[in-house]
Amino acid sequence: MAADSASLSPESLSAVADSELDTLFSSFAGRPAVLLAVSGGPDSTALLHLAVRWRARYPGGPRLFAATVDHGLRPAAAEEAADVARLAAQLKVPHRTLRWQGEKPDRGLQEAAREARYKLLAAEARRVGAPVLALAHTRDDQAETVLFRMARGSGLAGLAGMSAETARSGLTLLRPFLDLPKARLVATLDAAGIAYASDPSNVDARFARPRLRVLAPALEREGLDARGLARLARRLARADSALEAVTDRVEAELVTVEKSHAAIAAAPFAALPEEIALRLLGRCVAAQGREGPVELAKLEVLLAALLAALALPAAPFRRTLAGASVTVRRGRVLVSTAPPRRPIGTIATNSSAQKAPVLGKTGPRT
Ligand SMILES: Nc1ncnc2c1ncn2[C@@H]1O[C@H](COP(=O)(O)OP(=O)(O)OP(=O)(O)O)[C@@H](O)[C@H]1O
Repeated sequence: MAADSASLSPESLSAVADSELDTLFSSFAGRPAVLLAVSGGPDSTALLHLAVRWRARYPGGPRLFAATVDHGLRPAAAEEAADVARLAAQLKVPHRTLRWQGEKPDRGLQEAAREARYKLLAAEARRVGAPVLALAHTRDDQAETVLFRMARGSGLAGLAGMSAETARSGLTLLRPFLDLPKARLVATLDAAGIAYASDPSNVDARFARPRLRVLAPALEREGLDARGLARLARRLARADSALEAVTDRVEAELVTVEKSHAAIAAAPFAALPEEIALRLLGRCVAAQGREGPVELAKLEVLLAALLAALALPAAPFRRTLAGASVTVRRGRVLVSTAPPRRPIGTIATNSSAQKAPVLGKTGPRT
């Protein structure tokens, strides 16, 4: 959230002290190399500055690299990337500017830019031999993510927000500032006399996140502040991981994966707490359907229909969802790959279903 909407408590205004660095960067320790994603905005400029300050205390610490993505969407972006390059050179951190060359869609531009940015950064991490990519999301970003997902009707996994550490296609994403207010990063840069850019898309009312950001001061006055929302995310993340662990066990007990399908023992499945049954069914549908994340609301409808059918003796049942077919046969729920829905020659689009709320291990949290 923008600095002007952040809380004005003394905690949120103080610069980050050296004594805080070990805790902040504990996830960097023991890594051979870290690529810092630096846009040139305040948060990631502070990531560069503070990571270097932390690293200076540990001669054998990870090698630091930095990269900036120029999406080619704003004329000022090239100059901002050059500013980051200059700062990185001063700090003796090898830096590269990566350019998004691909097609720029009219719709879903932010999403496409984010996807392209991640791919470019992941490739750069591989190039420099860094198994870790560090992002500068703050507590304010976490709060905004929770609000954004609430508005989209996300389930528990989505409301748990971003993780401080995520594994993604062979790369570890670290977010060392997830508990830190943005205003403290701004105060840190001001205290160190380091300039930073401000991104106009952060206030562009065409995008949902900036619109939510405008609401932040009013929500804060009602007690719905970044600290509280981030705390909620942490608590929900804890509950979500407990539920995932229980689902792991139940899956091991009730699911058999056979050549053409996954089979779930129907009677114990029907007796499960609904949330666990939902997660288990979601995992089977995602694994057999292979269409990516399963939309939570559709999964809920499927589960309700399935439980209703299981309550009746020998009721026929066949439904499809996300490329998986679900049937009931001889006391087992069978989940298999559904025959293709579209006639040959039809091009599958990246449908909105993929952007709707999804559940736990069935795909990325939204
Ligand atoms: N142009 C860029 N070049 C390098 N890193 C970037 C760039 N833009 C964003 N980042 C990195 O990603 C972090 C999050 O940025 P921001 O909040 O603007 O993106 P977002 O699209 O909202 O993020 P997310 O992809 O997690 O939703 C930044 O703190 C920074 O570390």
